[in-house]
Amino acid sequence: MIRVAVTGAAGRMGSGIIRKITAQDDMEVVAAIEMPNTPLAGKDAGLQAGIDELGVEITGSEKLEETLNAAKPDVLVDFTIAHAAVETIKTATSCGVNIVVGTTGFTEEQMASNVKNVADNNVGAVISSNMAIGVNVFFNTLKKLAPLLYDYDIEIIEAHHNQKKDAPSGTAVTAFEVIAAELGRDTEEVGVFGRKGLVGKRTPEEIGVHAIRGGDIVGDHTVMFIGDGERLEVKHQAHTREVFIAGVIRAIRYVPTAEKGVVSSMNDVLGLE
Ligand SMILES: NC(=O)C1=CN([C@@H]2O[C@H](COP(=O)(O)OP(=O)(O)OC[C@H]3O[C@@H](n4cnc5c(N)ncnc54)[C@H](OP(=O)(O)O)[C@@H]3O)[C@@H](O)[C@H]2O)C=CC1
Ligand SMILES: O=C(O)C1=N[C@H](C(=O)O)C[C@H](O)C1
Repeated sequence: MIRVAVTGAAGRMGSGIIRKITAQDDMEVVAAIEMPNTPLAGKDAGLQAGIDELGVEITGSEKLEETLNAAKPDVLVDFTIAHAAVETIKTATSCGVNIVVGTTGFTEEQMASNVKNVADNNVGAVISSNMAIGVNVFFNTLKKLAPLLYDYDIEIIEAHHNQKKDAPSGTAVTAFEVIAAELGRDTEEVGVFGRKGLVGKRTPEEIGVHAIRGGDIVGDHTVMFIGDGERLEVKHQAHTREVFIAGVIRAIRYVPTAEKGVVSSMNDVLGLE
């Protein structure tokens, strides 16, 4: 059995992940962690997720190290918020626990700290802005299209539900980074995150990134390659969070056997490319 700890256990993703793990034969939830000093402390993680009692009490993340040492998970899964995830990754890796992280919104410095903690503690890790199979095929498609349409204007548009805290989405940022890397463009120079006012003519090199928020949109991402007289749009739409959760389950199975000390991608997990 793969023993799994889940941080953000009461969140949209965390609770769905707990439900899905519980339905698998080869893994079990052994710890469920929420906000520091959470009022949910002591509540059963299964009941909180809307399923049968699991016999696993929710704990606050102020007790993360103690919880991990007692529960001895093989893998910690984190879907929370960037600043909290950085601390969680530091603690989990120092306890020798492999990690699967879907949290988005990391700064470059925060991601560098995550990578260093994985390397210093020699654990397995999967960190990905989007765990859906379709989105990882979408990233690979962008890699192939960008060099073919290098002189088209490129704009990225994402749309998400009105509860999302970070913008642009992690997936839009990954799409931007993938395209910029393929075209040899410096991300610091070519990213235009929204436009307002007298911004001047569009430069050929810039890549626009735009965020829409509303209602219950699960997650839409469109990349537009716009030429004179035509445009090509590549679009992924998630209809349900189950597509992300299915990827998380595959990452949980993969990470105990992943190369230690490096961050693996969903391409590694899914055997894509
Ligand atoms: N990679 C992927 O495929 C996907 C990534 N995501 C990303 O996952 C993250 C979470 O999304 P979502 O589930 O919708 O968000 P939610 O807000 O529903 O869930 C986050 C949960 O984490 C809790 N939390 C906050 N801080 C801590 C902490 N220090 N320790 C433990 N728990 C904490 C929150 O508590 P409280 O509500 O009290 O603040 C909340 O219950 C986002 O960054 C999102 O972009 C989402 C979907 C797919
Ligand atoms: O917050 C979300 O909901 C999602 N976040 C991820 C992101 O920021 O890219 C992935 C997915 O689009 C849903």
